[in-house]
Amino acid sequence: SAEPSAVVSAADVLAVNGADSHQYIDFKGHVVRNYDLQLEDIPRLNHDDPRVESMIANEEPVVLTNSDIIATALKWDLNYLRENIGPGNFSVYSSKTSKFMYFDDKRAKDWPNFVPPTERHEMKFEEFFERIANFRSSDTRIYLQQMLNDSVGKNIVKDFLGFKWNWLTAIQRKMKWGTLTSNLLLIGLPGNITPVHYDEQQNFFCQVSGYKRIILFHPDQFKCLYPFPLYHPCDRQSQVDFDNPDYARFPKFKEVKGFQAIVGPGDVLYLPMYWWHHVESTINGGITTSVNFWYKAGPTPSQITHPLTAQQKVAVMRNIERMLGEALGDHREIGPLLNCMVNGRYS
Ligand SMILES: C[C@@H](CC(=O)O)C(=O)C(=O)O
Ligand SMILES: [Zn+2]
Repeated sequence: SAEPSAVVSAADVLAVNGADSHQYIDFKGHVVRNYDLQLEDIPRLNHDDPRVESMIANEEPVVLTNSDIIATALKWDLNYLRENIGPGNFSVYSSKTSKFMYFDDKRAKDWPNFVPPTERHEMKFEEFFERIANFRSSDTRIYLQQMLNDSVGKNIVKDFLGFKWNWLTAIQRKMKWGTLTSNLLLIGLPGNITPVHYDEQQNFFCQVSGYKRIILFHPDQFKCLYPFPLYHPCDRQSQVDFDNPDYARFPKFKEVKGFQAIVGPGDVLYLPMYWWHHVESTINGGITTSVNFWYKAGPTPSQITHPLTAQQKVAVMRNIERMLGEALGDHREIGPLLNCMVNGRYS
């Protein structure tokens, strides 16, 4: 993490975050939370740098600068969106804290003492606009997260069609990725956090306005990040609270090694499938708007070579948990059976 001397004044933070007990640092001019983590910088390359394609082919994260992949969206400020985004409903999450951890509400019913970390509200953009415009640090935080669909206005469609689809489609084909499944529009408050998790899709994460600090971990850090069980509503999310790590339960978190990047307007982060990421809107960067591009993985290669990659091992672990849940008929029996298999035999 950055030098303690870079700790910013509490006044800066209180102005945005209210009574907030976390320490913040100034990281390259961006005020972000101070975590006790070993983080290296993610490379930043011009989008037409010849090294970019080989990094994507090797599933290495890289920030593409001056990419103009989503140049037509750089005018998407709240007023423009309010005028053009259309009459549809938007999913807006609310949280009592700064954290917006994703959870699968279809699974919540199978976990009796599960407490949903956020609430989802459907609202018109106008209402979201008013809430953001009048937000006070004592209010419940909100985060718009909506898949772009055909209910958007014609100017947004025009902007969307203006994305650099020839570049995107060429990469999708070269990397043998699957279909583009969705584009998520994200509009958040300074200080909003999406806690660390991994996704099973390739992702071009495009920053439109404001700044986000993204902390990433290689899939081989799985043993340090202790994801919830597969059948838990927070499958793929880490159980470790970065602001208050429980080292007794999660001792290997002390060894975790990661990377970080700041993305600002026009930056595109290639976020490889299975890479863990923690995303936070900087305290001093204003409202953040992002658009992501999620692509399904390509077909499993016909020839599997050994040793397996970390990504393949995560996929194997997921298949074992999924299969055991089906075979046992009750996800609560998975832990005891795996412990019986491993304790004193493989550990
Ligand atoms: C939603 C996003 C995080 C954020 O921007 O808050 C993310 O996790 C992703 O694009 O995979
Ligand atoms: Zn994600």
